[in-house]
Order: sequence, then structure tokens, then C-alpha cells
Amino acid sequence: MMPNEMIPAAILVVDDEPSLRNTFRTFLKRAGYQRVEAVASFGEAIEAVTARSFDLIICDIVLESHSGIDLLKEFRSLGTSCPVVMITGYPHVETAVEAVRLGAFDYLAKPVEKEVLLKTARLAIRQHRLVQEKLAADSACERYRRFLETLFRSVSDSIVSVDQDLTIVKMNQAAGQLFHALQPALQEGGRLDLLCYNKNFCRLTESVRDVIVNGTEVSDHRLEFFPDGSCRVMSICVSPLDDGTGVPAGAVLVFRDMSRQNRGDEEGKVRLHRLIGASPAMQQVFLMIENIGRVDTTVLITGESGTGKELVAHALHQESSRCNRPLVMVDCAAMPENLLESELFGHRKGAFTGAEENRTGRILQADGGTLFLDEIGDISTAMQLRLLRFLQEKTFYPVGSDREVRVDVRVVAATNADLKEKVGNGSFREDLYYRLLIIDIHLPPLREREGDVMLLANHFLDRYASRMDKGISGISQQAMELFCRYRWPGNVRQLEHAIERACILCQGTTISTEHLPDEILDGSGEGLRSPAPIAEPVWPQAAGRPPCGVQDDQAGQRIVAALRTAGGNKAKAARLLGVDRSTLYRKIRELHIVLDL
Ligand SMILES: Nc1ncnc2c1ncn2[C@@H]1O[C@H](COP(=O)(O)OP(=O)(O)OP(=O)(O)O)[C@@H](O)[C@H]1O
Repeated sequence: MMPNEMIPAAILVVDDEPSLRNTFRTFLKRAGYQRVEAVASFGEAIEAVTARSFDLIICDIVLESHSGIDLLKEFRSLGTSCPVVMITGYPHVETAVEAVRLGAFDYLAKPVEKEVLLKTARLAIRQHRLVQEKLAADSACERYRRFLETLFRSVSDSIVSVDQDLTIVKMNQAAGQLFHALQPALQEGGRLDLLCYNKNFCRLTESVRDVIVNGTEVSDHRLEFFPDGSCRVMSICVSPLDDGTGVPAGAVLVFRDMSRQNRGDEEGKVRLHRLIGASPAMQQVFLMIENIGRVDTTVLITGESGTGKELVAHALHQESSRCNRPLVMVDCAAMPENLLESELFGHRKGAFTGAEENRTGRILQADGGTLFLDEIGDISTAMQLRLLRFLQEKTFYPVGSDREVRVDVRVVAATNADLKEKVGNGSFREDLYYRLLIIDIHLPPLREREGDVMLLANHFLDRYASRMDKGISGISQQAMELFCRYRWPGNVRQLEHAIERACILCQGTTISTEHLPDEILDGSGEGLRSPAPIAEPVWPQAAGRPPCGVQDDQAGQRIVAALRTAGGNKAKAARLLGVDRSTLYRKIRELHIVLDL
């Protein structure tokens, strides 16, 4: 090693004897390890391991209040996988052997020589690195496998793979349903030539044989199927299954329902469960929800606050086969860590002060259904670890209980934080991030949903007008234009509140600009989108001097209306009219307008 070269590794030394602690730290620092921390007690060690990650822990087997073995067990239960080397005095050698049996990397007997310490540290860190690299490679492989599996399950096309003997190896959910309706014996492990009960399908199996022999794709089949009594035309593509040996290991058949394809293109829906949206961005979200609703995979919903993440979770639950089971919502940011733990996992009576009864956690309440974890980006590192365990195992231990509980829940999480950035700065675990990210639905902010503001404004108007039992039947054009031009920093929630407020203030049948809050009238905060002039306003009675011609008359009325709406504020009135202030002043002079407010 070059003199100033640092070894990129972090080591934690745990010893209640100050002299040993400091000596070890000095040896390791001088050997060039980048971060060497030394702590004196069980509690400090747990705190350090929970907050930061280490590549090696060197721990005395006898600490003041606990043994090094207790610490080893605690490290493991926290999910720390880094190697632990135990330091032992002569009478404790037996215990050290026990520690190795429990997973410690090695033990060193006192007095520990510098060279022995450094050599053991080097070995332990190297081995740990190798294991980590292997785990990372395995987990990348697993992620890729899950990704493919999810794609395989979620597409609406039916996909079937067969081996060289035409035995069905795998089929996705859509194929399972199609084949089951045609011939129940057509399932994984069954034979594709069972399709030959129909002579048209015999040609298909012949063609699959050809594909396996010749290794070339065939995609010109269009067959009529009658799975549920009605005719469905399927376009079928058969490709050789390439396993890298050069000889096809079988074939893959993709069935696309052409009759459905045509129908789907004609329909564009503006509503999906409680979600409203006609913009292309929201149509994409709808499509995604419909495609993955039935798949049991974990979903991460991202998007700014107020964009409808909770509604998406609700829609996903409604689209799933779990829709008759509970949808349990947990706002992870709303409670402190210790309460959140027992809220999620439940606790046993007496598990902590105040735990007077057994409590069923929210995860168990969601059994068979969906668990929605809102604001997942805000949970502590310790909770991230517990959650990761739960997502991996689908089992958990209630607080204070040693009885493992198994549940069947689909987890949907949401956040308005940038989780990738949090992973980058170390405040969110990368493994949990990828575990959640199998499918990601991103909700665009309202300002990127072309055309949706009007749709949503009318939707909320219907809701609040009928809730308040007011005969409000519409929104004036000026008010609607202001709604459409505003940039909505608070997204759909802010639009909803603006309409609710306007409904409260409105005494007539039309919401107009006088019912809008200042920030929307003058576009403060995020500003108006474009200075388009206001068209065809709903006019109040003019109070200015009678102007001469018809055009002047109309212009005068518009100005008076704008001035009235703006409470006499000329700058605001000019913005409402879409003209600059000097033009408004000039017009007021020319038309001799005197406003009687
Ligand atoms: N597309 C939509 N259609 C109809 N209502 C919507 C839509 N999006 C949001 N809303 C309404 O806006 C409000 C906020 O929605 P929601 O709570 O789902 O947002 P969120 O993204 O979860 O917010 P936060 O991040 O603050 O928790 C709700 O009252 C919801 O009914």
C-alpha cells in the first residue's frame, strides 16, 4: 500500500477497556482503514450499527453489562451481515468458540498482537467483500428474473412456452384463462397437441413443430377461438426458444386477441374508480393500473403531494383479485418510529410500558388484501430493515413476541420524496428501494396533465354543489380560464379546495372569478401559464359612464366587470383582462370610466 492510500472500509471496535479500544483504533487507523470507530458499550454499538454500515466489527467478548455473544445475536437480528471478530481473554476461550459457532468470523486471544489483528481484519474484510459481491450479483439476477416474471404475468397477451416434445412448460395468467376455457387439460405439464381436437388448431401445432426444427419464427396465424361462446380472433406468433445451445429448446407462442384490441382503441375512459383524467399522461397511468392490478407484485407510487397517490392505491386494490378483502392504509410519516412499529407489526401485552393489551398490527389486518404504506420515504433506517425483512419473507414477529406470523398481503407503497436521491445520500436502503421498485407508477403533477383541470374542476363542482345542496350549475368562462392557467403547486388537492371554497362563497348558480382566492386571481406563487386574454366573460351590470359606440360599450363593460372582481385593484384587473397596466389606465381615461364600488 502507498503511504497515503486509504483502504475503503469501515471498522467498529467495541471494548469497554479504554486502553485496548484506543490501541486497536490506532493500529487500524495507521494501517490505512478509512473509517475506524471505537465504542465502549453494548448500547453504543447497537446505535452505531443501526445508523451506519460497517465492513468489520471487532468486539470484546466481555462487556460491562452484556456479553459479546449477546451483541453478536443483536447484530444478526438487526440484519447486519458484516463479519464479527471476537476478542477473548484466556478463561473465555470456550465462549469464543461458541461465538464462532454462532457466526462470528474468528476469535483472537489476548494479548492480541498488532500483526495478527491486521491480518485477521484483512482476511475478514476480503471475505466479506466477496460475499457482498456475490449477493449483489445474485440480487441483480433475482431482480431481473422478477422483472421478467412480472412482465410475463402482467401482459394481456397469452404467452405459452413448450419444450421440443410440445409439452407445455410455462404459461402466463392470460394463457391459463384462455386455455382453460378451451380445454381444461391444456395446462403446464400438459401437451399442446391437445389443441388438435379442433382441426384448425392442428395446423398451429404443426407449425410449432416446424419452428422447433427450423429455428425460424412464424407469425401469420389468425385463428378464431370461442372460449366463452363469443368469437375471438387471435393473432398467433410462434418463435423458437433459444437457450444459447444453437438448437431450439422448444417454442414460445404469443396469442393476441385482435377483437379486443379494436374495441379497446375506441374506448378512452376519463374515469378509473375514483380517479379522473383524460390527459395522455393519466391515460398511461390508467393503463398501468389495469395491467398490473391483477398481479400480486409490490408497487411503488411516486409523485408530488396531492397528485392522487392514495387514489391509485385504491384503484390498484379494486382492480385486484383481493378487492373483497381489506385495503389497509398506513401513513408512515404520521407517527414516531416506536408507535409505527407496533402499529404495523402489532405487539404483545407487556411488550413495553403502556402495552396493556395484545394488539393486532395493520399488516395482519390486511391479510388477504392490500397494505398501503404512504410516505414510505420518511421511515427510519431501523424500520426500513424490518420492512425489508417482511417484504422478503412475508413473515414477521409482533413486538415482544417470539411467534412468527405469516401473512398474504400485497404491498403498495407511496412517496413524494426522491427515493433515488435518498439512496444516494444513504438515508434509504438500496435493497429496500429495489424491493419496492419492481413496478413504479409515477403520477404527473397537475400542470403536466393537459386538459384535466377543466374535467377535475367540473367533477369537484358536482361533488360539492350537491353535498352543500346548492343550485350551482357551472363555472364562468373567466374563472375556468384562470383555473386552467394557474400552475397548481398543490396539485389536485389544491384545485379541489379552491372549488370547495368557491362553492361555499357562491350564492348564485355560477362560480365566477369573485369566488376565487387571490393566488389564483393574480397567479402568485407559481404564476399563470400564459397571458391569454379572457374571452366572453359573464358580465355584471356596468356602473361606468355610458360609452358611445357598441364596441366601446362592450369594452367598457368588460373593464368595469374586471375592476369590480378585482375590488378596484387595477393591476389585478389588468391581469384578469389579459392586458398590461398602462393599457388599462389608457382605456379607463378614454372611456371616462368611474367605478362606483
Ligand atoms: N385524478 C384524480 N381524480 C379525482 N380526484 C383526485 C385525483 N387526484 C387527486 N384527487 C383528489 O385530490 C386529493 C389528494 O389526493 P391524494 O390524497 O390521493 O393525493 P396524494 O398524492 O396521496 O397526496 P399526499 O402525497 O399529500 O399524501 C384527494 O381529495 C383526491 O380525492
